[in-house]
Amino acid sequence: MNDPTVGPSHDGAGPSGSAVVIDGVSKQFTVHGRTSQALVDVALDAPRGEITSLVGPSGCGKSTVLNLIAGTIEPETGSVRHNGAPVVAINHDVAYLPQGDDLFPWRTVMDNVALPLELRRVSRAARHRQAREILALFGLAGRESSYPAQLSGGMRKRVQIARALLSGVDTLLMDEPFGALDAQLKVRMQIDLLERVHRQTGNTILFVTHDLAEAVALGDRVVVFSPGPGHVIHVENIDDLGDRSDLLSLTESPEFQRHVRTLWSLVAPELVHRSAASGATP
Ligand SMILES: Nc1ncnc2c1ncn2[C@@H]1O[C@H](COP(=O)(O)OP(=O)(O)OP(=O)(O)O)[C@@H](O)[C@H]1O
Repeated sequence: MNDPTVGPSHDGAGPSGSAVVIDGVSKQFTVHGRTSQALVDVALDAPRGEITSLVGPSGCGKSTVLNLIAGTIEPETGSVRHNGAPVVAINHDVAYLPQGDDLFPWRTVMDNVALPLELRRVSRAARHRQAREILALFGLAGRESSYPAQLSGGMRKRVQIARALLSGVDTLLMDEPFGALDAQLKVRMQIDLLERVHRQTGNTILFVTHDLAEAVALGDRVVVFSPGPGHVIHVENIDDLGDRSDLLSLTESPEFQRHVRTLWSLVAPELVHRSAASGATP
């Protein structure tokens, strides 16, 4: 599908506020002599201070896009720019939260969260003060001396996000941040992300999700990828939902449901056709 909104609208230098601009990017992987194409001619644009959700079928290359922005891999063709500069090596100006958790099991919660400050040689007293403040904000006061294995999945995810915020960068890349959480905790974490991470800091966030309702509830825009090799087939602008602080009511609004349905029709058209025939909603 051709969509007039697809493709970078800015040059990456930032005057119109793009934090990330990807243009004409193709990426392939060669494993044991076999080459497979992950991305073809991808163009996308993540406005500064906004949340961009990335959705698409499994294997379409969503994580690969985050890896390109993080600079852990390089494209064969095209360019990736962050804050106006080409990404040509590991990008230390983004915080990357991979799927699962990457906390150091031998470090306490305090020492995990304070790690970015430790790397910047901030004094022990100052980094512990900042870490304590941010842990309290995320409801983890009193858990500073715990080890990751002693925490629930939701707590570990909050520790990861707290650590990302202390890294002092303005762009967060999140790969299915709430995928493994139960439904109740997921909504709580989504509200945390909107309120504490996004509204209070103004960070740019790109996040990958399989949950189309989550993509709409959190995203200012949702970028839809084709099945692999992935390219961008649509950008859904989510600019008509009003106040998002009540996420549960939000999901009942006709506008919300219209966006989700549009995404379903792009990501899994066969399900939409089947459910239309049976009168069910996918
Ligand atoms: N490091 C790698 N080495 C080899 N192949 C890779 C590598 N990373 C990704 N791929 C391949 O690239 C394609 C896209 O993978 P990617 O993980 O980006 O997709 P995805 O959309 O994030 O998938 P999912 O939704 O299932 O997590 C897949 O075919 C995958 O096997």
